[in-house]
Formats: sequence, structure tokens, C-alpha cells
Amino acid sequence: QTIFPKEFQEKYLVSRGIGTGVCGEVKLAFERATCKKVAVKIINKKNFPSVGTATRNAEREIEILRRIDHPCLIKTEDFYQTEDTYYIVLELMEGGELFNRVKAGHGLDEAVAKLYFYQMLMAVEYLHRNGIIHRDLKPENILLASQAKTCLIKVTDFNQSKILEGETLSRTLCGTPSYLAPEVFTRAATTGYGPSVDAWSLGVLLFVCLGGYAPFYEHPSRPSVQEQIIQGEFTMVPSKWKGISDQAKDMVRKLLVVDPSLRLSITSALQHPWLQDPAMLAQANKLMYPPQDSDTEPSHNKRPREDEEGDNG
Ligand SMILES: CCC/C(=N\NC(=N)N)c1ccc(NC(=O)c2cc3cc(OC)ccc3[nH]2)cc1
Repeated sequence: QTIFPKEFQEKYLVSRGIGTGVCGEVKLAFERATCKKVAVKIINKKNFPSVGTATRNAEREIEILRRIDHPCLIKTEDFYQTEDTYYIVLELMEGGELFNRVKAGHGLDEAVAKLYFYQMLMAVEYLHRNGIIHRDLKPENILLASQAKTCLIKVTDFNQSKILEGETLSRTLCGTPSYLAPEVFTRAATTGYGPSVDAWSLGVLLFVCLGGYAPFYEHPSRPSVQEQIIQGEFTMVPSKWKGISDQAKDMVRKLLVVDPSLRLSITSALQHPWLQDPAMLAQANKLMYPPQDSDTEPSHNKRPREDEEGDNG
């Protein structure tokens, strides 16, 4: 049972667990003063074999969280730590993880997949523009703002977001390889790798959103997942892909290219015909930049409440 710091307990009432992760869990909590719902990510500093890496990783992630500001990237609201645990208060993404929407075995409607994928591209383009490579894009790390189909999504979990040296490559390989790009296995240890790894992972994410199954997966009669990835070997099973447009398939095929120099870049993906869809773009922009009431009122953003000493956000 997690013990929370006293000052945390004074500000928040912790409720049940809502998500699980490799390095810690996520709990639902209520801010006592406002009854506002929040998510609390609990990251145990000691849960990696080599303590040094874990703490450095977590500090790097917290530095990244402080620096980033984009509608499709998770935002932290508060932060506490004890000598062995971080408690990060985040906006609650009521819709939970994309993982739970696509695991049902059939894909999303193409229009919904396109809206989500466009937001992922915008988030990752922002990260790359700010010198950050995510490196761990997968359905568990894509959060949905609400239960509605057309909703805002946010990318989260920046635990792997750094230039991997050789020694941490081994730690990467201990997670699920399904979303890792080929060059992580082949060339990473020597030449390192760039933003194009995120383009590959987005290709796998799009494949899963449209097809409802993973392009590279364990199967007794098939080569290992790593081998399938290095060969860039995947199949679009006709029964699963029959209703999907050729442009959507083209986007997937141009992202799941083994040679990173030939792979579609994030910027080029944003120019792909499949995304030149004014209705989707309008919907995405409305979700990312909702017209605030402050856009209409002359005064500043929030109406200060008597008991609020001032916005420390
Ligand atoms: C600042 C921490 C970033 C992070 N992970 N970082 C890490 N693993 N090192 C992380 C990982 C996961 C989450 N997940 C959530 O916020 C979340 C909300 C939520 C709601 C759900 O049902 C309503 C179900 C799952 C959920 N996960 C939030 C942040």
C-alpha cells in the first residue's frame, strides 16, 4: 500500500487505481479544496535494477514534463517526492488508455483513427521540434480525454525519452519489443538513432488502430517479433482491412519502412493526402484549441475565486 507524503494528503484524497504501468501505477485522486478529479502517477525510484539509471531517468522525465506545453501532451499539475518515490499529479484523462479501445480485436472507425493519429503526429512533431524523441510510443501511452469517440488525445510516459547509450539499450530490450523500430536492434548501439524511431512506432500505432491487431506479433510458426521487425514483414489481413481506404494503407506502408532514411518523416506524414481532410482538421483544432470563454470576455483567463490565493500554475 502506497504511503503518501503528509502535504500531499492534506491537498488530495486518493481513491482507486486506474491504470498500470511498467514503472509504477496511476491512481484517481480528488483535490480536497475543489473536488476536482486528478490522476496521480506514482513512480518508484528504486524499481529498476541499477538505481542510478532509474533516478536519472525520472529526473530527465520530470525535466521534460516541466518544459513541454502542447494540447496533445500530458500536463503535470503538482509534484511531490519522498526519498524513494515520485508522486506526479496530472490532469485526469477520463477516457483512459487508447490500449483499451483497440484491444477489443477490431480497429477504430477510420475517421476516428485519423483524428487520433493526426493529434499524435502534432504532439510528436512538437517534441522533435523541442529536441525530444519519445522512443516509447504505444497504445498504453496514448490517453483519451473522454469516453467520446471524437476526443482530445494526449501522449504520455517520457521514461524512455532520451538518447539511449549502449548500456541502456539492454534495458530497452527487456520491455515488449512490438513497437520498437528496426534500427533500435540493428544500429542503435553504435550510431544511435534519431527522431525517425518515433515515425516507425506511430506507423505501428496506426496499423493497430485501423486493423485492430499488431503488425508484428509472437506466433509459433513465425519468426521472432524482432526478426519480423528487422525484415519489416507485416500482413494486412484482407478481412480486417477491407473497409480501410488506400490512402490510410499508404500512410502505414510509408511509415513501416525498415530503412530510417527512406521512412516517411513526421513532417512529411502531416502532408500526406490522407490527412488533407478539412473536416478532420477543423475538429482536431477545435479539440486542441477550444474557444475559451476568455476569448469573448475582456478580462484575463480565470475568474479568481475569493478563497483562491492566486494561480500558481
Ligand atoms: C508524469 C508521468 C508520465 C507517465 N508515465 N511516466 C512513466 N511511466 N515514467 C504517465 C503514465 C500513465 C499515465 N496515465 C494516466 O494518466 C491515466 C489516466 C487514466 C484513466 C483511466 O480510466 C479513467 C485509465 C487509465 C488511465 N491512465 C499518466 C502519466
